[in-house]
Amino acid sequence: MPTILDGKKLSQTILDELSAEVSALKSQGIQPGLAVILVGDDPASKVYVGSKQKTCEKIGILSKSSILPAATSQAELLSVVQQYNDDPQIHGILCQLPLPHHLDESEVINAIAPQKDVDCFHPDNVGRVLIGAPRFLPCTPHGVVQLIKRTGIETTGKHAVIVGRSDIVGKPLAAMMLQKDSGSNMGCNSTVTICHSATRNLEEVCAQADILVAAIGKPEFIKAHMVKEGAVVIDVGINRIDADNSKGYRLVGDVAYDEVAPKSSAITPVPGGVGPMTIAMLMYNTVKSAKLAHA
Ligand SMILES: Nc1nc(=O)c2c([nH]1)NC[C@@H]1CN(c3ccc(C(=O)N[C@@H](CCC(=O)O)C(=O)O)cc3)C=[N+]21
Repeated sequence: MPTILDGKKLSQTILDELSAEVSALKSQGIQPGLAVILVGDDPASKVYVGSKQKTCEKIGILSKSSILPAATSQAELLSVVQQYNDDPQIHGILCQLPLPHHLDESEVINAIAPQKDVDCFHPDNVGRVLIGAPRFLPCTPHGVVQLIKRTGIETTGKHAVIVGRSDIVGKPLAAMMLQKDSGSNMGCNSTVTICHSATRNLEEVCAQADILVAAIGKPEFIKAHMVKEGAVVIDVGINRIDADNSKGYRLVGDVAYDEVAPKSSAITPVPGGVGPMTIAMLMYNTVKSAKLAHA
């Protein structure tokens, strides 16, 4: 049976490390602070924002939040961003995506001070990741690489196939896995292929992966025949499927877990895999930002 890459457990280890670091910073009079902005009332977004605030509280990070109505104008949203840019107690600003359709996401991302862009979505920070000179690492890709590396999985020379070309997961993860491994930069020194909706022979390409990452947002898209025997399988997908339970839904990943797990050497569960790692790496960036601000 495969190694289960337990993101819930590893994220807790990382949060414990950060908690100690926050205590040490506080004794120097520095408290890291995170501002979360949520526009509208998407139920899943509310859950994520709530769990980010709870995690801040647990490890001693100051958290501020702005919960804005769905009808908020672009100018109002930009002024909230500006207020946090100017707030010396705040080291990280996260504007929960997606935004309601009348709002311009890229203008909002561009308005966040790059020094406070703990999502690593600002073009300055994205470019830095691409050239191997990161300020921050993007939270979900960083979580994926932490899970792989801290489990002792070798990445050098391995063929990583990433399914999905999003700006927040597929593209930056490809840059990180491609990067030369310098010991602490989260580079993986892998050979990287990115697949997407126009890829020919996608199933055959996936089946060549030593490390297969699914980040497409399609429930159980990756089936057993698309996975090489012994591959490492990372499932970034978190899809809500209607279900006959008290919540009215259940979570499934982009991987058909039950049929893929027996073929894999290691696999992430959903929930309890990449999701909790994303939040831990957001906290990591917030602490890092506070340290940079006071360096
Ligand atoms: N500016 C911005 N930054 C983000 O980082 C961001 C965002 N917008 N928009 C939405 C996505 C999604 N995301 C998740 C984080 C944690 C879990 C997580 O912890 N999931 C739990 C389950 C949670 C549940 O029960 O729904 C798990 O996988 O075990 C999921 C999803 C961050 N995102």
